[in-house]
Amino acid sequence: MANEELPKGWEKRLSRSTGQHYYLNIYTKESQWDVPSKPAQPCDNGDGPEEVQCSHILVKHAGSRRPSSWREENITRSKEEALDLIKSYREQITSGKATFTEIASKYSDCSSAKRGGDLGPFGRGAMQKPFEQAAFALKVGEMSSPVHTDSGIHIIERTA
Ligand SMILES: O=C(N[C@H](Cc1nc2ccccc2[nH]1)C(=O)O)c1cc2ccccc2s1
Repeated sequence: MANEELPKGWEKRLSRSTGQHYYLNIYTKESQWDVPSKPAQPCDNGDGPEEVQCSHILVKHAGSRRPSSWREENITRSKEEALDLIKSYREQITSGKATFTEIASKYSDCSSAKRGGDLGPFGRGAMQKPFEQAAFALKVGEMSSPVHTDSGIHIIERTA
């Protein structure tokens, strides 16, 4: 079976030691003797996903790295007030009073508010560590508890 006939993500290789053909998953670099019957999954090796996609709601406070946003030029609320706010937003979402996108669009202090809070897909190393850890621990569709970073306090929803 030539390479072009193989399911996506596999390559046919020749074993020098046995002279037999084997099949290499080009994503995980795992090999097998049997002819693959379905496309290779670019899946991780059990260490979780390579990338996630998330939306978030950010409430900044006076101690934020950049205490300014599209909503408020000079953010003076305390960290405690920011936490109360983010908890109230989370409650509005869990009770069905508002959607995540509505709250992010109206209240998030991140410029991603213009995209309903969507940050797009990202891998490890792209975001501040507390945010990354929380995001990669979520299942698709799950929403985090409040997450503190140097930017402020976030609620994260994993969308993919
Ligand atoms: O760092 C950003 N915005 C900062 C606030 C902020 N700090 C964050 C820390 C972790 C994840 C998202 C975060 N957003 C700002 O506006 O002061 C980003 C905005 C956007 C917009 C679209 C896609 C990615 C990003 S990351």
